[in-house]
Amino acid sequence: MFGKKKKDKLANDAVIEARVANSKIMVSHLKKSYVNKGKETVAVADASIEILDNEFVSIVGPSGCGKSTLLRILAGLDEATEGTAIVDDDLIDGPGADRGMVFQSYTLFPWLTVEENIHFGLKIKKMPKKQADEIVERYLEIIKLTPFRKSFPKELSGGMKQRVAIARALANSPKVLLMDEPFGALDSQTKSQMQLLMRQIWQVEKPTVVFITHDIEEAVFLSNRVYVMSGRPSGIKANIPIYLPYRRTLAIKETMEFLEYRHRITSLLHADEEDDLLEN
Ligand SMILES: Nc1ncnc2c1ncn2[C@@H]1O[C@H](COP(=O)(O)OP(=O)(O)OP(=O)(O)O)[C@@H](O)[C@H]1O
Repeated sequence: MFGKKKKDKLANDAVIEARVANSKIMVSHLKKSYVNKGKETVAVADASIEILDNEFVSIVGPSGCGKSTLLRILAGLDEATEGTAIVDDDLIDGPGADRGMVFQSYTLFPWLTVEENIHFGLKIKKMPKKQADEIVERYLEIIKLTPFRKSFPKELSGGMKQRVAIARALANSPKVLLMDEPFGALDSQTKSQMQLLMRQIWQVEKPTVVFITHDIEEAVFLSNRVYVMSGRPSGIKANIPIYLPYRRTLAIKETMEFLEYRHRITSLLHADEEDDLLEN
């Protein structure tokens, strides 16, 4: 393990490197291990990623390779064992309003209506009411839930709840949006609609997004770039830019280019699963 002085120097170097590279997010040689009853579990062995402003980047990988762990560290909900994670030139040292989160499980406040949920963060920030109302109005339109503004979460479908969760996160103008399998619990048709909506939101609002998913098709459809993580020892196995048209409709999923990307990423993941089987 590093001493404090060495750790501070590494952190300082990493901030300078992120600044020079002009990256929004820079994760360098991140390791995370958990120790329970003396037994160490390495959740992430060595991962480095770099994400530019306005990029939509997905992270895919075999189950248990540490995708959620990496995202939790970016959210400041967990601490790296080694290495550094930087957002906008700042070392991450806890949760912050600069990072919006959307999880797979629905995390709306059940006692607040749709519009109150979206309004919540703006109220905390003490934004003037008129300005906050305009933002809420705009996001209600973007997520197409204006008619449901007075509804409570329990009156909404899963897809609607996730639309509110996305609006609530984006209304705060976070520097980055961190999404952990946000559409994982939805049926396939709702999921496709959510993917289309998410891509449209990105085309207009251009948030910097880190998106965790098991679904390779979803990753290719949404992203500018896909990181593929490896199984044990877990780290980044491939960094694949997606050169598909900027404006995407669901029909793109049937094109040859799309299928080639899907096949390439699937092959990378399957190679990992085969290695695992041979080892066990
Ligand atoms: N709090 C914890 N204590 C001990 N081990 C943990 C903890 N959190 C995660 N792990 C372990 O770290 C590894 C990575 O977990 P993580 O949830 O990040 O993987 P993942 O790639 O997101 O998995 P999945 O795709 O199945 O959701 C797993 O082996 C998991 O059991």
